[in-house]
Amino acid sequence: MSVRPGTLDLRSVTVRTGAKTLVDNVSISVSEGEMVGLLGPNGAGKSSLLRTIYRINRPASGTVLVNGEDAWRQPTEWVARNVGAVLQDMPAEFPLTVRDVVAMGRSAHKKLLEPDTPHDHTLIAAAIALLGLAPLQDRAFRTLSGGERQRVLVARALVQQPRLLVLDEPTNHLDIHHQLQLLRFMRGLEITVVAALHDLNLAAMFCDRLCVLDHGRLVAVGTPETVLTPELLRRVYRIDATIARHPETGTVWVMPSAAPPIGQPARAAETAEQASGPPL
Ligand SMILES: Nc1ncnc2c1ncn2[C@@H]1O[C@H](COP(=O)(O)OP(=O)(O)OP(=O)(O)O)[C@@H](O)[C@H]1O
Repeated sequence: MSVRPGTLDLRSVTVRTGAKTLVDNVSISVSEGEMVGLLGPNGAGKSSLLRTIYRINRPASGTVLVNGEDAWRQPTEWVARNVGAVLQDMPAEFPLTVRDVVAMGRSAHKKLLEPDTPHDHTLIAAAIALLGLAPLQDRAFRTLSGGERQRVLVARALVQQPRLLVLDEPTNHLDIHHQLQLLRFMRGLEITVVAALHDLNLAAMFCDRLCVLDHGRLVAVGTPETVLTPELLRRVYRIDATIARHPETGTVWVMPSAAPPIGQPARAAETAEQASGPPL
């Protein structure tokens, strides 16, 4: 189910809501077939940026170019055909079967109520098989576990045959087996992927490049080796960490220190405990 991968060019993108700036003058260029991890602490602006690429949050200024076209000047169907997404707030209460939800991904390529073609059926069956959903395909979507739902939404995005896939914490709800399986799978797809990730080690293992947001600003871009430094982790995530290498893959491996960084108690409760002694 491969298509020619797309490119993504974010040029000075700023996103605001009211007086609050969620994304501040961010520029990132993603090449065809690249897998880019979007990192940053809670509230850094990752989801807001992904929602701007997928035409949900209109940028206050700047441009989102997908395959060289200004996504915000294209019809919504154009975006649906070119950009696939698994975002945080996908509705979970579809009164539909797993297969129906996956098939919805084909709607971007069809007219309203147009029946599925043999080509559609082939793509749907392939995505169901790839995501290991065959035993679940007749189940009601709303009865699935969080991780199972996540895999269905990924399958739905894939049958869209997008050239660019944006994923907001795609490994959310997945156990470690399925996290690895999904990221390996994304890596093997011949499309461009931009994924917000919280697991730094999985990001380092699977992404070509990492972009780090902090308070809406892009503070680092580069290979995992150049980005995941003790200095950046301390500054952005407020942790002390040792950087090692994965013995098998050779990719960088972040080992956070259990102790809070100097001058930064991990939790207010710990400070209180230190002051008054342990509770009886
Ligand atoms: N509609 C909104 N109105 C007001 N503030 C918002 C709105 N949407 C997002 N924000 C705020 O913007 C900031 C960035 O949010 P965003 O969801 O983009 O961060 P994130 O990096 O994806 O965080 P997380 O890792 O916690 O998912 C946060 O402070 C959030 O509270």
